[in-house]
Amino acid sequence: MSSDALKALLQWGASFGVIVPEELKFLYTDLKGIICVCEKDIDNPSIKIPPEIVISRNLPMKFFGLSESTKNINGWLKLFFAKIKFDRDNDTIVDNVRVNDKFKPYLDALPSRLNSPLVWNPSELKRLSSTNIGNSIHEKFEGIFKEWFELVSSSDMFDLERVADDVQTFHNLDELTYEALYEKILKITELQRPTIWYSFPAFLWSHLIFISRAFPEYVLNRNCPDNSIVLLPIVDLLNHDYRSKVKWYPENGWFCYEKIGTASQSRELSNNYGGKGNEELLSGYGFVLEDNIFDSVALKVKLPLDVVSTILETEPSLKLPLLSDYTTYAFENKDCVQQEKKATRSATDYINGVTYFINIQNEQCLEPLLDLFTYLSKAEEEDLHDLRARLQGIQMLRNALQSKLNSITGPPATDDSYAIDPYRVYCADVYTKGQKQILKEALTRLKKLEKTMLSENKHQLLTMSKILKNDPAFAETELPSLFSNEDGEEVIFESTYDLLILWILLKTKKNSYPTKYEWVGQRYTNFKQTAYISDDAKAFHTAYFEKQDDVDLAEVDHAIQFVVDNSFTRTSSTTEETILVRK
Ligand SMILES: C[S@@+](CC[C@H](N)C(=O)[O-])C[C@H]1O[C@@H](n2cnc3c(N)ncnc32)[C@H](O)[C@@H]1O
Repeated sequence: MSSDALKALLQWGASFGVIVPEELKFLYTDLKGIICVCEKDIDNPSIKIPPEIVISRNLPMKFFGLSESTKNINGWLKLFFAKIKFDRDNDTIVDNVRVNDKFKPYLDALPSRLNSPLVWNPSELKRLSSTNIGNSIHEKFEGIFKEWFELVSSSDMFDLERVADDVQTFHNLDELTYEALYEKILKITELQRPTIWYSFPAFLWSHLIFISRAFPEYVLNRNCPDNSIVLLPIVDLLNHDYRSKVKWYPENGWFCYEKIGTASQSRELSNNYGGKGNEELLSGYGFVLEDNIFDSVALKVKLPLDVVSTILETEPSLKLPLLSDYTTYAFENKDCVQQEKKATRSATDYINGVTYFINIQNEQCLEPLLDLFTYLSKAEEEDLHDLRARLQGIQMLRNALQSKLNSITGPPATDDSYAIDPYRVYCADVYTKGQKQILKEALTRLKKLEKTMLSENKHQLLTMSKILKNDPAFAETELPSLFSNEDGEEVIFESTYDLLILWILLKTKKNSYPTKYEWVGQRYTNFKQTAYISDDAKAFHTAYFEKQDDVDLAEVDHAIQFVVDNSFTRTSSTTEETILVRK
């Protein structure tokens, strides 16, 4: 994109009557592409676009002869847009107008380089390999490819022989290396050199243009199909700033953008693409914001579908969000629409997992996650408010967040197979750093919450160190008696879990619970166990009671089940501590 193309675009806009206040100047910059700057202070500046230059579904509907009921009109619009960009041999005529000529100044002024990771080269993409974006790129790519294939195979207007290579790539996608895919497809998209307008590289380019600059049609037309999108030349030159207060409204068929308040001299006039984190900004728009208060980490929790069904039926207070509950793109894919329209949700809506977003600015964002992990940790007779289940839930969530944090590794050792664009490295670094920061902050909050709960409920908690302090007989005589044959060899317990089980077994056998811990004995006597003897019980019995005949396997199993149901295990980087909880 050059300054000349920008000048031509603005003249073209003016010829259609586009209204831009004279205080606004559009400039070409290396870092942000085109930007709009105010030359003087201006109150409530607005930009207005006439209907003649809106690129909407009307064009592909007329050109391809589609009806209102045609599926995926947004897909046809992307295909149409690829045609007016890449079909150099034939005009695209709608209502006797050569649409390719009409929109040429707009097409020429579109960015010459798109920075969505969907077209990063293999060395660049490695910078994202351990992140959500890196992990989901294949799936996203497959989705776009499938959309293209369904469109081009739905009509005999497309000669599939001419795009046979792309069709073959689509069918063999899982077998291809990323390097091969880059060479076959992405490079062509990146360099904007497709030779056939309905090839996949052409469609992918069009898709990237739409996800980085489309607007929802409903602003102009309340009766449009759900998620219908349009391109709005010139308004789409405004960059994103989440602080910018703006409104979009229709006026006699025109699209109007207005900044609310004063736009100051020498400052950039921005649009507001919505509260998006860096993951969404980078995936869709190819940029990141360093100080993004909307930055978030998406945590996908995969649950067996029968568990989801039970939650939907019996735990209405648990929030199971779908991606469509969060997405703020101008358009979403059709699966999201279907999910959104359903009055009630079913387990199959969660086939890809339940996605939660963690955002540091939102104090409450961990609560729905914590409720879910408490639910997953609770025993059948417990409810979501039980202290033990809650503490175990915190632990489980901490472990999940910690392992997500650990999985985000640093940048790979230098890889010079492909030239690396420093701007893309910068984007990858800001995004990755933000993900780690959010996870660390969430872990700190959970630790703090756990500490508060432990201190507020300490009278209900029984740790091994309390037992050793208040029940000296256990450590001095009862426990050593178990190992009397072992010639004074020191026995080391790696966790307090085994010790607690042994304590309960010995105290019950010898009927020697200290008065203050008699509640454990009572609960233990009333505790019902299942008939099945676990492998854990067998291993435990072999380890401690092989040479003793006064504690049998069923007793060991009973004690293990009791401890599992009545304790939670605190894990730190160096230790694991099992703590009994009085219910
Ligand atoms: C709707 S267009 C805005 C106009 C664009 N600058 C151009 O040259 O055409 C969206 C694209 O602008 C860029 N962009 C928007 N906001 C930005 C920001 N705050 N920082 C950096 N780049 C931004 C990104 O490349 C994004 O994909």
